[in-house]
Amino acid sequence: MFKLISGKAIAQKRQENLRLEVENLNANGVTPSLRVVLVGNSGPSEIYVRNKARRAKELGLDFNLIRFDETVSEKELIEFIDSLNHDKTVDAILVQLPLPQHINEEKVVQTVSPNKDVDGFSPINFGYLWQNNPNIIPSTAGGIMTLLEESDITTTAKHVVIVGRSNIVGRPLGALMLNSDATVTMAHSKTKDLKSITKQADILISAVGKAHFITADMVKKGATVIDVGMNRDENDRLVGDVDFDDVSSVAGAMTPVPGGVGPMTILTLMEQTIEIAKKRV
Ligand SMILES: Nc1nc2c(c(=O)[nH]1)N[C@@H](CN(C=O)c1ccc(C(=O)N[C@@H](CCC(=O)O)C(=O)O)cc1)CN2
Repeated sequence: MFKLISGKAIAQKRQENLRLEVENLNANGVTPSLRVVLVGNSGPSEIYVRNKARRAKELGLDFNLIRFDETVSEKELIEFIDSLNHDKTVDAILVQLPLPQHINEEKVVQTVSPNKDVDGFSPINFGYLWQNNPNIIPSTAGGIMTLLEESDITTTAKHVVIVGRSNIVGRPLGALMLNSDATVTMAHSKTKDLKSITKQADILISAVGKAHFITADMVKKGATVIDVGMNRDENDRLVGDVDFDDVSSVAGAMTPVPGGVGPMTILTLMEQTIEIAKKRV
């Protein structure tokens, strides 16, 4: 039987528990605080940041969006992030990606203090994750693990195929899956005969950024398919990487876009902000 995995519903359910955790922290004089740094005004980033702000406000977090013009220098941005690192009222810092071309993303990400790096992108937190000793983990990857857990889809001994090797999704998800006893294959743009690999997946995850990229002939019957893509199709509709109508005829379970991985990314970000703030109690 086919199962639609609703990230929206799972995030909603878990949010209630988070609200109680925030109340508990408030009773101890702590309000978790999150600072999001946004450079420029790209349409998608504006939407993602707005969604983050809405969730944070619903939970009663101390949320602040700090905007910089597209032309900000790398030096100015780094100095500002460093000031947040030293600000005792700030628990968590997130720099919305991507950044404009003239700014070295790696340098900026490395500036965020590992203790406040709510995205889990700093080399220290990445290292902990790959040593199977995770501290703060990247939100999309963490959100996917929660989605599977909440849907009673186990990973032990499963063949997980991840298409896409970005630092934001593919690589950290590879580590999390390995840490949870899956057999992991990482596929990417240079992979040969992708279809023969994706067809072996018990759990197939696509984080490629191309509409209609995964079709039914690439999926094993009954497989779980997780769609991380956020693309616009020819009619300017928001779609994932997976051709939903086609693939739902063979998959056992699937996430939709919108309403799948996206809301879980935001929920995980809130969960981790709260976890960091707990260290102040
Ligand atoms: N610093 C970071 N930058 C980026 C990350 C990240 O984890 N940290 N990930 C992506 C974008 N992303 C998070 O910021 C993100 C993507 C999608 C959604 C979301 O809510 N999607 C909705 C649909 C939204 C829409 O209408 O377009 C859904 O899927 O239902 C939230 C966050 C890149 N940058």
